[in-house]
Amino acid sequence: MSAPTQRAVILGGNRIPFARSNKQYAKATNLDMLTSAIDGLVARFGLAGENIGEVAGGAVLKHSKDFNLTREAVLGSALSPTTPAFDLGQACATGLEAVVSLNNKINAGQIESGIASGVDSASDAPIVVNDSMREILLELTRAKTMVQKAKIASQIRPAYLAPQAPSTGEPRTGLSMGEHQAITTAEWAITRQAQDELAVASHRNLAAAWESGFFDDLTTPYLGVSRDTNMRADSSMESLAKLNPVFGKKLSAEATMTAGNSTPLTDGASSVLLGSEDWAAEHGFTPLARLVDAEAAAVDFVDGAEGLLMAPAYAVPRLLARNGLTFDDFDVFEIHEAFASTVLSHMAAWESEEFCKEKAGLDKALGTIDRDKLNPLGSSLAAGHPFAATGGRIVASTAKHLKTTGKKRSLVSICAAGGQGLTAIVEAV
Ligand SMILES: CC(=O)SCCNC(=O)CCNC(=O)[C@H](O)C(C)(C)COP(=O)(O)OP(=O)(O)OC[C@H]1O[C@@H](n2cnc3c(N)ncnc32)[C@H](O)[C@@H]1OP(=O)(O)O
Repeated sequence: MSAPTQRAVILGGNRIPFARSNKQYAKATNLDMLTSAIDGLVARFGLAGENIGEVAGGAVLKHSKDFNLTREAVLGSALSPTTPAFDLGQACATGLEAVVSLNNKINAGQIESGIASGVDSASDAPIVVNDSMREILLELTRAKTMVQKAKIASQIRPAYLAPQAPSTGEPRTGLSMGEHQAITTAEWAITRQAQDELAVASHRNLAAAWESGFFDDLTTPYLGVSRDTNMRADSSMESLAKLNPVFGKKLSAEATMTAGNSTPLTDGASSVLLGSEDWAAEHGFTPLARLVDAEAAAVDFVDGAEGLLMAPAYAVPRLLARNGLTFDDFDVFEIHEAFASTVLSHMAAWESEEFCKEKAGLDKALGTIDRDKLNPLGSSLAAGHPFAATGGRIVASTAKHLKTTGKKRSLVSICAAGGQGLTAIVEAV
C-alpha cells in the first residue's frame, strides 16, 4: 500500500472557552455555540465570504430538528453560504473524526480547505418523550378534525408525560460511563492518589497555558466567559482528597472516582482550520502541523471482555507499528481525560507485557510514557469535556504547541462511548 500524498496541514483553531453545564451557557444552543466557534476562526483568518471546501462537525447530544447542525452553523456564520457542510458522529471522538475526515479529503485532492468542528451542550440536551407519548403525538399531527384530535388526545395517561432525559449511560449495558470506568479502575488497580495527581497536573498545566497567553489565538470569549470555567488553578491533593467517591461505590467500599478526577458535564464548541499546502500559501497562512495518520479501534465491552473506554489501548500499538514508531519518538502525548483513571489504565496497559502480548499482539510491552510529556496544556479534567468539541480542542492546541516549542511529534488519543477509540499522529511542519 503506497502512502497517501501528504498535502493537508493544520493552520489553526478557535474554540469558545468551555463552561460547566447549566451555568454561563445554559441558555445557548448547540447551534449558537458552534456558529460562534466557526465565526471566531473565520474572523481570525479573514475568511469572511470565502467558500471553504467543506466544513465537518457534529454533536453527541443532538435535537431531532438538527438534520445537519454543521450546515446550519455555516449558514449562520460569515462564511459563503455556498460552503458545503456535514455532520458526522463518533461520540466523544467526533471532533477528531472531523479532522481526520477533512485531512483525508484534502490529501485525496477532493477539497483544498476545510474546517473541522464539534459542539456539545449538556444544558441544551434534547428531552425526549416516552414511546407511548411519541405515538400519540405523531397520530395527533396526522389528525384532520378537532374530533379526531380530541379522541387521540384522550389516550394520554399521566405516566406518558414523564420525559426521558439524556444520560451518559451505555445503551447496551445501562451503566454510565463512570460506572464502566470504575470496573476498569478496579481491574487495573488504579489508586485514588494516582488519579488525583493526574487531575492536579491537568489543572496546573491548563492554568499555566492560559496564564502564558497560549490560548489567546485559539479561543474567543463568549457570553462574558474568557477562560474555561471548570479550571481550578489552585487545585491541590488536599482539596481533591476531601471529595467523596461518585462512581464504583457498589463495586467496592474503597471507590476512588470523584467529581475531581472525573470530567465534569460541560458546554462548548471548537473548530480547526485545515488546508492544502498550496491553499495555505495562497492565503499567506503559516502551517502549524500535519496529521500524518490515524487509527480507530473498538472493544467488546458488552459481555465484560474489555473495559468500555479501553479501545485506545489497542489503537495506539497498531498506529505506532504502521508508522514504525515507538513512544520514544513522541514529544507530546495528548490523551483525553474522560476520567483520570482512563488515562492511567491505558498507560498501565501499554506498560503491561501481558496485555501487550496477549491482547495487543505485540512481542513486548509498548513502554512507559514520560509524565512530563503527558497533556502539557492540561486536558479534559481541567478544561471540561463538551463531547464533540474535545477533539478540536486537542488538535488545535497540540498543533500550536509543536510549532511554538519546536517539538516534533504528538500522539493524540481519544476514547469514546460504544467501546471505541480514535488515535492520531500530529507532526510539526
Ligand atoms: C468517552 C468519555 O469521555 S466518557 C466521559 C463522559 N462524561 C461523563 O460521563 C461525565 C462524568 N461526570 C459527571 O457525571 C459529573 O460531573 C459528576 C457526577 C462526576 C459530578 O457531578 P456533580 O456532583 O454535579 O459535580 P459538582 O460540580 O457539583 O462537584 C461536586 C463537588 O466537587 C467539587 N469539585 C469538583 N472538582 C473539584 C476539584 N478539581 N477540586 C476541588 N473540588 C472539586 C465541587 O466544588 C463540588 O463541591 P460542593 O459539593 O462542595 O459544591
